Amino acid sequence: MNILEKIKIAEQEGTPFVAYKSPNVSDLTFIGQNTDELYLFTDFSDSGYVFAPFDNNEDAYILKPDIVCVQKIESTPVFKDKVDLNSNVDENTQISHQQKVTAAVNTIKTTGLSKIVISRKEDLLIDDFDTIRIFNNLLNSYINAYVYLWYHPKVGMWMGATPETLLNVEKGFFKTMSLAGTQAYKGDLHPKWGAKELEEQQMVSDFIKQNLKNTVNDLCFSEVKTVKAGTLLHLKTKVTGALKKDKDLEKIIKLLHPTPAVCGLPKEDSKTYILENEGYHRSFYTGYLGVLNMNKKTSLFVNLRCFSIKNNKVCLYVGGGITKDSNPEKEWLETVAKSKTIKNVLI
Ligand SMILES: C=C(O[C@H]1C=CC=C(C(=O)O)[C@@H]1O)C(=O)O
Repeated sequence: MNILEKIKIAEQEGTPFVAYKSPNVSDLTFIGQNTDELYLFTDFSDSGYVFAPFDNNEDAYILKPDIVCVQKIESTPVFKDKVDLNSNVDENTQISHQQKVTAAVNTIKTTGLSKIVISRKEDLLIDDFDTIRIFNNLLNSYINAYVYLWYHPKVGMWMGATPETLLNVEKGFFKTMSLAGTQAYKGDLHPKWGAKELEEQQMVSDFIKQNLKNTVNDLCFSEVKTVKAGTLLHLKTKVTGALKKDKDLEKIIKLLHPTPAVCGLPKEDSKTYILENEGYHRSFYTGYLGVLNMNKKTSLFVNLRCFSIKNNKVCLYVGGGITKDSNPEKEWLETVAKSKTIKNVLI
């Protein structure tokens, strides 16, 4: 039985599972749990598939890997840019988002905060939502992303194609990244970046340096590069290093999450600002997910470009980093462009 058939059966029977594909590999992995028990994730020496929310005061879960199978898939890139950027733009949603951006810019200018990530959610009704078809679309559209489908009958179903690694650890060495700044891809992989985007991404790199320098060895930063994520471009710095001891995994995850790519700076103040002012519940968007201590590897990603599904209702989540130089209309358009990366696989 192939993995897509396993997904269909697990969904019908209501048993928890996740299927995922790491960036630029052809292995699709399925992890299934035998019972519908909902296990809380509290112990970082545990082994399984972690699904954690943005707010670490809320419950995070771990799937027990009772069934694990891996299958090679042929991903034929079939990316089609089907959604018109100007379609489905709701005026009230735009006004409300721009007001939140303006308020965040004012807060940044008058307090010690230097960056706040402001996001929003969008509900869509999809007739006869076909899990397999949409997951296949995601797999074929975003070859260099971490593509996943996660389901637990007591929590719900989530899917996404994220460009952002939170943490990879193997044999004592780790990799993370500083990813921020967005512009539309217009055929040029070496475009000019504005000062706002360069500063916004540098803030993420500085945060990683500040937080990890005393906890790890051999902390190294690559040069900043432009990377493509669907129809978007981001700025990325690769970060590598060595753990001082195995049990530092918990410490490092807690130091990194939520990074300023999805929260802000300083971390706790921006998080408080978001929880008080964003006006909706982020849930697992901007949380993290992935395998923990399986085959001596941990591979966690930040939950971006994602959506939850309940019956035929899809709820998608998008945001962007706000600094003192943010322009509210440009920030709105950035969220519209990000929502397009999701809508393109839904239709
Ligand atoms: C918060 C999101 O993106 C983050 C990752 C890359 C670029 C970002 C930006 O340009 O603002 C965000 O920091 C999102 O996609 O919802």
